[in-house]
Amino acid sequence: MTNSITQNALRSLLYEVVTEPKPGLVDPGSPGPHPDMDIYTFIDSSISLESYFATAVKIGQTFHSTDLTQMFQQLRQRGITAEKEMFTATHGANTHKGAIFALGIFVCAESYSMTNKTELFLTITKMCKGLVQHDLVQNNELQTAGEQEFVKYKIGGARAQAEQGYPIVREVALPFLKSSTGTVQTRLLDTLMKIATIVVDSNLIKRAGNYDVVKWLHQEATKYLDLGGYAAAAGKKQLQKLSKECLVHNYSLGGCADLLIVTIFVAFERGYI
Ligand SMILES: CC(C)(COP(=O)(O)OP(=O)(O)OC[C@H]1O[C@@H](n2cnc3c(N)ncnc32)[C@H](O[C@H]2O[C@H](COP(=O)(O)OP(=O)(O)OP(=O)(O)O)[C@@H](O)[C@H]2O)[C@@H]1O)[C@@H](O)C(=O)NCCC(=O)NCCS
Ligand SMILES: Nc1ncnc2[nH]cnc12
Repeated sequence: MTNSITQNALRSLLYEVVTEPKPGLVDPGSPGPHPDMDIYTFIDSSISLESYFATAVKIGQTFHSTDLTQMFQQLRQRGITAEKEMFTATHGANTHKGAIFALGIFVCAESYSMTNKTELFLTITKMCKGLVQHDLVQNNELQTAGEQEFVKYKIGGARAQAEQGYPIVREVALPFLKSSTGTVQTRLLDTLMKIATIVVDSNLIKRAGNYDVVKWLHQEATKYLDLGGYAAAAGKKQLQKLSKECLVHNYSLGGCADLLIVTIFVAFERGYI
């Protein structure tokens, strides 16, 4: 029987990818700026990660040392294998590399917190303490987008969010989703765009080849919410315009998608949706 935390992790991946219409992202209606993927790639990718999330739950349940960075190291070893399992399932498409990292941390931390009666986000900060220093400051091989952007723009990307305990989720996205109303589709689209008003998405910066795109996204996403979000005709129109612009410029909001995924996960765990 699959553990309920594992089930909620898989549900959050599927709820995110089926939500449409999402700018710069894959959904049932369009692969967006991702010619190497479609909705079926994401379903295959999600299913391939079930075993990884089950292991993340087990690591959280059975970890007894005081230094939680060691729990993250255990998770990371299994996460590296999960990346390979994902790439096998997707025939080489990078669907969930960032989600393997972020959602894996949330699943492991949730399992540990439930076992030890600790606070979820505080647990995450203890797991990820020193991550930017370890991965980026002390690292000389600038291979990935995140590593290159750290040097070029002094941003920590996904690692910085994790080390800070995901303030975008804790302080903004989760309270927003909790208080949102309407259909699940509307609530999730508006939460995605709420995230897009503040995130520094390293995936978007990689696609754009500059940092200025971040301000553009923040402004466009703010405009969408000011126009009433997906429940309003004007909001829908703004979203269509944003989708078209992402397609024309090959902009991906992969980081926003991953933050939505972990927000949905915590919302499932707390009964907000
Ligand atoms: C820490 C890692 C995520 C390392 O990844 P990297 O060094 O690349 O660091 P970042 O660029 O900072 O982040 C990588 C992915 O994380 C998502 N992301 C981006 N910004 C944020 C943010 N501010 N907060 C949270 N998450 C963020 C995003 O992932 C999504 O986009 C990817 C799809 O991108 P796409 O451009 O379509 O596909 P590509 O193939 O990459 O390029 P194209 O050729 O198509 O243009 C997809 O991954 C989404 O999830 C960023 O891309 C972590 O992976 C890590 O530590 N890796 C080392 C090995 C390891 O330890 N793995 C196990 C970790 S448990
Ligand atoms: N729907 C999506 N499209 C593209 N990249 C993603 N990463 C996570 N979810 C995604």
